[in-house]
Amino acid sequence: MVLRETDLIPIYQHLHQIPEIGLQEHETQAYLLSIIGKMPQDWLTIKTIPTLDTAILVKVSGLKHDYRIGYRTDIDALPVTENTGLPFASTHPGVMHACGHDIHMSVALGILSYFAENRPATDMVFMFQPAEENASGGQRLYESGALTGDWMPDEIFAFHDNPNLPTGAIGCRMGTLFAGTCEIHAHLSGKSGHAAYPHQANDMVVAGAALVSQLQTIVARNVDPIQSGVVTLGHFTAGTIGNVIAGEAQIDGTIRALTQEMNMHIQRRVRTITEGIALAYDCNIDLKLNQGGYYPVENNDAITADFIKYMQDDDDVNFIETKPAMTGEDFGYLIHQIPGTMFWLGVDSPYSLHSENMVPHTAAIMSGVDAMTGFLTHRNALHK
Ligand SMILES: CC(=O)N[C@@H](CCC[C@H](N)C(=O)O)C(=O)O
Repeated sequence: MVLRETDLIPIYQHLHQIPEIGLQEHETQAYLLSIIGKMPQDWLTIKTIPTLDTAILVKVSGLKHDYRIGYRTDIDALPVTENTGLPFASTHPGVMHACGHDIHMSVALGILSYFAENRPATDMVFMFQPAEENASGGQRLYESGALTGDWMPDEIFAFHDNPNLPTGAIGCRMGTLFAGTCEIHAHLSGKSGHAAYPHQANDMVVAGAALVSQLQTIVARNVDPIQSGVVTLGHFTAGTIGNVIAGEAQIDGTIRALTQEMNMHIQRRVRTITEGIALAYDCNIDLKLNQGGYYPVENNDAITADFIKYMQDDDDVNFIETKPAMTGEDFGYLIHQIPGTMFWLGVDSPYSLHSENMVPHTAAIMSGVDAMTGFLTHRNALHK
């Protein structure tokens, strides 16, 4: 049975209720397998990966086997406590599909169910990929070796939901769609002591505050204003109580840049400034910069031109040309290995991605399924 709105909305609601952090998506995987298992299996092959044990790959054997089209969805959620008040809110305390990967999975199931009933002209590989948010799932999937041989796509597609676009709209652009990211983790160690004797201690609140301030000069002073970059430090903890000088601090953040060169440039400045602060404040700073394959998502020219033309020509699609975004995606790793296109699907929410209030409009699910079923059929036909 091809999954349509009356099937996909309850599936979406169930997935929304069982969000799991990256690499722990066991309940999600079991549920996805139960849905995929009910599709006709005549030309489907399902594969799991021992070294990435929450992932699922599904190959759709087409009428011909000399070309393979890849379609990827991410399946993980975020450590966010849901505050939507939805009747189908998260049942997993402190975890929420606040980035809409439940929408991504529902659309992927809808598309897969279509091709399970309607044999495509060429082979297809559907990837249900863990750990987009925090643990380099795209890179792990590629490096697991599971995509080698007749599982390796020749081209690849994925989307991310977008609260700023009208429900069901498809957004895309030539070139870079998403920034490359790099996580910053800095642990500062000095000497704790009594608040009344600062000269006998080495205060990590002060050193940490200086580090935060100095890192914030990078974009203002070291990034070509014609280009762009972001340094956000979203986490800073230090100390325990007001009258004890803190001997430890932890600062975590993220770098964003639209080119890998700029990302590397900002990483170098973070390193140099951190070394300077350690020297100036006579402390130890253990700095870890972790890019983890979150490269800029650079859309392939030929495939993306075809994607945009198809969507513009389809009267049922509201196509919007979008600007590059500073959000990151581990699809950046996959698209560096396999040419393809990433795009946005509008879900029109007043709350941003990662907000505890984010509620995507579920009408977007069928818009995504229909647009991509049509487009993938078109791409298949180019290779028959
Ligand atoms: C779509 C989205 O929100 N993706 C995440 C990717 C995070 C990458 C990495 N963990 C980092 O924080 O740099 C995003 O925050 O953009």
